[in-house]
Amino acid sequence: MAPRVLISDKLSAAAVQIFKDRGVEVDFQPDLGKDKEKLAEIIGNYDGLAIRSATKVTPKILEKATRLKVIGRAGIGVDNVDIPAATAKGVIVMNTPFGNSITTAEHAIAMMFALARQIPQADASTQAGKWEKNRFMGVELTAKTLGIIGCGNIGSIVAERGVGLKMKVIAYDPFLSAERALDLGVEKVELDDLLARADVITLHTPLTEKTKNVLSAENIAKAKKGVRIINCARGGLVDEVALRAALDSGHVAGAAFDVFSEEPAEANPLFGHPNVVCTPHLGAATSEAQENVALQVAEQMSDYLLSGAISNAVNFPSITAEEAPKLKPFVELAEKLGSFAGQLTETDIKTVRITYEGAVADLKVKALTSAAVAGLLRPALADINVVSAPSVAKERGIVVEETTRAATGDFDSLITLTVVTDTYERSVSGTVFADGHPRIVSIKGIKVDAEFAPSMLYVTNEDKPGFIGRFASLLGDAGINIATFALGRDRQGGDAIALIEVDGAMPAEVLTEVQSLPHVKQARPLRF
Ligand SMILES: NC(=O)C1=CN([C@@H]2O[C@H](COP(=O)(O)OP(=O)(O)OC[C@H]3O[C@@H](n4cnc5c(N)ncnc54)[C@H](O)[C@@H]3O)[C@@H](O)[C@H]2O)C=CC1
Ligand SMILES: O=C(O)C(=O)COP(=O)(O)O
Repeated sequence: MAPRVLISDKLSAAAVQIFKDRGVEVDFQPDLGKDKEKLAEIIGNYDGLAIRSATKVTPKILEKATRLKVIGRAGIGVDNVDIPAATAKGVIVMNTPFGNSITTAEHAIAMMFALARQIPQADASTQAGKWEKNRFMGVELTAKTLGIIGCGNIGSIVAERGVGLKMKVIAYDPFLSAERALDLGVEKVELDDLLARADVITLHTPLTEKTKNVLSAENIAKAKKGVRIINCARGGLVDEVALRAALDSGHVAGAAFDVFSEEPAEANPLFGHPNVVCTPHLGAATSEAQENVALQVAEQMSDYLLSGAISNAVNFPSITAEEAPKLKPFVELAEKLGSFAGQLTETDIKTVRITYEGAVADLKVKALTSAAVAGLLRPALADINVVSAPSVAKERGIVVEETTRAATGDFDSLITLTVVTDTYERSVSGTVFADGHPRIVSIKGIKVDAEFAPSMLYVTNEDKPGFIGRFASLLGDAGINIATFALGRDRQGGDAIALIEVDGAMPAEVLTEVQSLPHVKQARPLRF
């Protein structure tokens, strides 16, 4: 069945076409994002949800999203998506980190000129027939100091434009390297320094717990008198009430806002002030940017839904279209090794140790570790998946250790998963043969060679003559067909294990009989 995607915001029609071309069913409902109830009602029918900023993906929506695998943000900011809730639900959240950055930077520059020359106010006055040539005295930007808070993709483009305008550009960004600052022609400063020196401040950080209210009443008070403030990043970065007071007192000379703490902004403390310029979240609104982000998000979502390739996910490592098919059999192996250990583990797991040896160590092992942990915990949590597994493990206090190393033994690639509980440590190793099928090659250090099958039996026994015969006749008498039989032992007469594939399920009473055969220590059914 073709995957189904819902577009609940105003994405360019280019996205619809891409989905159709890729064989993904698409439902284009550009105004749905505003209607939470309706969205909650129908979200259960879709594998993908493509959005902009109008759709809020809350835990309530996610609760109803029983089929959802991916949320694609045609744009940059993902603060309208509850990422921890999406992750816990196993839903990939991806964005398009560059498609609208030039456009947004240009909007910030346009806002800077609008403020410096009061263009919107002068336009309204001129068109009202007033010809107020003396009212609109502006300021020249050349040689003024532009203070950038957040010098990432968009902030850097603004910085380059600022340098081009012959401004002195300073930036506050804890993650900006000295080399990058030098490349951009920007002076890296601390926030207080920026506040004290900037004639124009422009914000370009995401909205996070750390950046929320970065321009608080206190910080606005520290800013240079006559400063102009631009926010084309996110509402919530600036205390709008404090800014209004600072505009009223004349401490701040002007403010240009594209984003507001509540959107759509029908009322806002900044509205109505003569030195304020506002636009309705238009930062990304050019045909070029909208085409870019729509195409990209549709491609990325289709790739994921159709081939498992992951790009620009904010809650999972990237997997290229080239890597995805190489990774696939190892994902299956890791998940099955996890499942094997999970089905045999009764007590609380403290640590999971996963070692990748040989060629597999060069793949995206993070994804494999997630798959192993998902398999391990699935016996207890049916709807866990590779996306949610790391956060679920963390929540449960399970330590996940990952090691990669060169091949040491007989296999090109080997994955070993060790589960540590309060009372024991159990390891299982597996590989993928040339046929692409995963196999178990060792259990607790004992060599075996078995494929994973839908219905299996795991038996540990003392290595004594007669076990195989008695076991085979017991199953034969019960009408259970043995499909494959893999044996291993640590030494002659020592500990032995058997992995048996049977046709159909293993009835409980037969299992009890197996358990009571002489020399049998443990018999457990396994399903893969
Ligand atoms: N108005 C609009 O339509 C648009 C708004 N945006 C907003 O712009 C934001 C920035 O976008 P990009 O530049 O692409 O993101 P980015 O991730 O490339 O850059 C963000 C920068 O902020 C810095 N940062 C993080 N925490 C900080 C802190 N506490 N103090 C100072 N700097 C901090 C980071 O180090 C990074 O360099 C987006 O998150 C989005 O909210 C993006 C596109 C359109
Ligand atoms: O990309 C972003 O972060 C934006 O804020 C753009 O928002 P929009 O897609 O125009 O609703």
